[in-house]
This record gives sequence, C-alpha cells and structure tokens, in this order.
Amino acid sequence: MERKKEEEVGKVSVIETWLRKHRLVYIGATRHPFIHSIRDGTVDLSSFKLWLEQDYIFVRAFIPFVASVLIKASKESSADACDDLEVILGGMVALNDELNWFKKEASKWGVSLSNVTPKKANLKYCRLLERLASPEVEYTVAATAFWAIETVYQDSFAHCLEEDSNVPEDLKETCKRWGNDGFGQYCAALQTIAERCLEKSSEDERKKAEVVFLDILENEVEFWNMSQKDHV
Ligand SMILES: Cc1ncc(CNC=O)c(N)n1
Repeated sequence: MERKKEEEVGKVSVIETWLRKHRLVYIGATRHPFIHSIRDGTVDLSSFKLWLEQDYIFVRAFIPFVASVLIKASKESSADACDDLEVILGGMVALNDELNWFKKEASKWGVSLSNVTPKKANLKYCRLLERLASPEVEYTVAATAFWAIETVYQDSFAHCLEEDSNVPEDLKETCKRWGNDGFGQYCAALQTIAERCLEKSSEDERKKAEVVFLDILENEVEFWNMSQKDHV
C-alpha cells in the first residue's frame, strides 16, 4: 500500500516545520551549558548573579515590546483574533509580577539592580526588541517573536525541573518562574496566536517571521554565553 505523505495525514504547522528545520539552533538556545549547570547544580554563583542583573534590564526592555504587540493585536480586525488581546494583556500583568520578583530575588542574593551596565549581548538583544516594536513590523512577525522569546525560557527552565535534575534549593524559585505549568500554557496560547497568523500570511511575511525566529534563538544563545563567560 502506498504510504501517505504527512500533509495528507495531518498538516504540519509552520512552527513545527521550523522547529524541525532549525532543531540544532533551538536546542542550542534551550539546552545551553548555563542551563545545564543550573539543572545539575554546578552553576557558578557569580554567573547566576550576572544573569540575574542583566535579565532584569532585558525584561524592562521587553515590556515596551510586549506593549507594541498589544497595540497591533488591538488593531486586528478578524474575529478569530479577538482573544489575542486578553492573552497578551495577561502577559503584561505577569511581567509586572516579574519585575517585583527580580527585586526580591536580587536582594536575596545581595545583588544591586540600580546602576547595572548592560553588556554587549544584552544591548544587542534589546536593540532587536526595539526594532521589532516598530509599527512597520507586521503583527505576524511580532507575535512570532513574542512566542519565541517566552518559549526559550519556558523550555529551558522546565528542563531544569524534570525529575532527574539536581537544582539547588535556592535556585528552584527561578526555574519555577518560567518552568511552571501555567507559564507553559501561556506559551502554548502564544503559539496558537502566532501559528494562526502564520497560516494566513503571505510567503514574504512568513519568511520574515522565520528570520526573526532564528535571530531570537541566536540572541538567546549569546545571552546565556554572556552570563557564563563575561564575569570574573
Ligand atoms: C533573555 C530573556 N529571554 C526571555 C525571557 C523570558 N521573558 C520574560 O521574562 C527573559 N526573561 N530573558
């Protein structure tokens, strides 16, 4: 009997296709040595503190980007986009919580969050966020970027919470912040939004979104690298 092609059995989503095509880059971003070191408990504390202060700066820059996605969602006219606004707004609310968490966590580790100088990789990533927040960037591209940024953290920290991990007690809170089930569901909702946009977008727009997806993965790798190597 003739074997059916995948498309005939069940259509493979755009995002699923990318994840297969760029699997190694995705693994590089979500299974980085820094994440492994948290997972197995060998993490260098000065690296962790450096990551903490740099990520606080990143999250502050991430908020206006998310606001720009919210504005784009509010201008979508299609009926199937009407729930997007609530998902994105939920993300904004979580970020307010997150800023407070950073402050609490920083004081726990004796890290000061005022006067932190952003490092090169962080500045580069924040500049990408700024470009992506521009009104000229299509909703599809922005929504894809949003999904990718959140998902890298979700996937990385959920990996640290798996049964065979050995995360030190005082780092568990950090892993749970992004690795918890609720955050996983939120990322799944973002994926649904991005996928719906991608399915109905033009070839050109889809290509742009794929380039941005890869750009984000590379920036995430460099961000982890920075945390591991730039201190001392
Ligand atoms: C560098 C980076 N990427 C993704 C996230 C997760 N999003 C919001 O917290 C993050 N905090 N930092």
